[in-house]
Amino acid sequence: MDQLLIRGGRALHGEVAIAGAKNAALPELCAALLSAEPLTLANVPRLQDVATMRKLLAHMGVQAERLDDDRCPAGECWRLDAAELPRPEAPYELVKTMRAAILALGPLLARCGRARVSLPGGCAIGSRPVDQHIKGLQAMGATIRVEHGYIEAEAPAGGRLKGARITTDMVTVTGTENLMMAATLAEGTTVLENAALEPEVTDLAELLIAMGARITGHGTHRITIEGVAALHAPAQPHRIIPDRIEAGTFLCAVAATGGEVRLRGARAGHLEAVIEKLAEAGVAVEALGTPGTPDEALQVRSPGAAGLKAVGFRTREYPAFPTDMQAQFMAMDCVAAGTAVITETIFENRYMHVNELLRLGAAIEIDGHTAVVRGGARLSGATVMATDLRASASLVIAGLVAEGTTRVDRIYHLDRGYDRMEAKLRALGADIERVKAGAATEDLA
Ligand SMILES: CC(=O)N[C@H]1[C@@H](OP(=O)(O)OP(=O)(O)OC[C@H]2O[C@@H](n3ccc(=O)[nH]c3=O)[C@H](O)[C@@H]2O)O[C@H](CO)[C@@H](O)[C@@H]1O
Ligand SMILES: C=C(OP(=O)(O)O)C(=O)O
Repeated sequence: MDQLLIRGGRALHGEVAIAGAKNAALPELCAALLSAEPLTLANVPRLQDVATMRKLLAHMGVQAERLDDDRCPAGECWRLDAAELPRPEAPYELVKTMRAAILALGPLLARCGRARVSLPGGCAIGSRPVDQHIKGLQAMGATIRVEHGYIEAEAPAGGRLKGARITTDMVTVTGTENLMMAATLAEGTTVLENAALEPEVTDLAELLIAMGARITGHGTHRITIEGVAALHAPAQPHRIIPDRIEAGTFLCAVAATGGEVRLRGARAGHLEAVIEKLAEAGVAVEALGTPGTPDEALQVRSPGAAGLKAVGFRTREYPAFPTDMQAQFMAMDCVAAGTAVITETIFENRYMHVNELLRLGAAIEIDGHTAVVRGGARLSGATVMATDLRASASLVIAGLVAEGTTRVDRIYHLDRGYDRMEAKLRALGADIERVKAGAATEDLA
């Protein structure tokens, strides 16, 4: 099992390319299931979750081919052909490593009239039920049974879902995506109320429109989808939007270590709440290039821990502060001056990194959904364990500022959502390497 070995104390300088967004790539790979014609995606990030999703699609019968495309230096270009779908099912073995496999449910049901998808179960950050996905598909006429850990779904007689008005009990990102994809091939009009506003939902809607779907209102809380009989190959490869959470993670890393870095491809428009909080902390972030184009970039400059102020926030749905940035900001707050109050409102158990940060010398108290971070900690390297994707990223940030050597164990969590983070950080001047568990290091405490 791989680990990261970090010798802290170096400022970061230079340029880093931001990859395509994991949370856009995963639903967009599933969108290939909706059409018998091929779909080409560009700027596909090289991530473990993306590999798992390709494996899942291959299991269903999708042929995937990697194309050479020098337009995506930070990613890959993939052509997905779902002409035949002999096995419209997602087995537990794949779903247990990647919850986003639930995104196959809506497209499979809409295209094949039936689907069998393993229930994802809980995960480290919370129970994460999918009841809203199921409720929405039932409103569209599907018969759904949960048996032996699987969601067994069938479209109404005739094989086509029916348009419906669906109001989800809460704003759900993959719920909105699943129902929007299912509705593209339904008979009649679907209205999704309380829809998610996340840029990844909007990017998916734009891809579906390019495939011939009739969607309006994406980017608002009411999305209207007029079902069509079939979707087609888009005229152009669809370029996946840059990963705002990878960009945000690098912003926090530079904020904590100090230095100056250009984040190529990062979109300021997707990171407003994060950039505002960084400004409050004393970090300068400047938007460069033309908004919405690949030449967009962010330039971040930070005085380092000694010049930072700890900042509090509440995690909320987009466009407010993202839960996927909570752990990384907490790591930065640990070394900044003052006290920060953080409230996590999206997931009930997303403080798994706190005990590991405490092992590095942080001062944090948890009371229910609230964490009080007393800044100004002098972190010192230790062996810590990654428990989930963003918890891993926060431990890397803490390791970059800690005195001595930090060993981050179980980084398969990190590899789910970051493309060779250690290589990118090393290119910026960090002292970080990937080692096999058990590898000897003389400077480990
Ligand atoms: C692959 C992907 O895009 N993952 C993102 C997506 O996860 P995901 O789409 O799973 O998260 P949701 O937006 O659905 O979850 C929001 C809240 O609603 C609850 N809920 C959701 C659906 C449901 O049927 N029932 C229910 O109770 C969840 O438990 C959670 O408390 O959005 C999260 C919130 O921004 C991010 O942290 C994840 O990175
Ligand atoms: C929670 C996350 O992802 P997932 O929904 O895929 O678990 C994340 O990206 O931080």
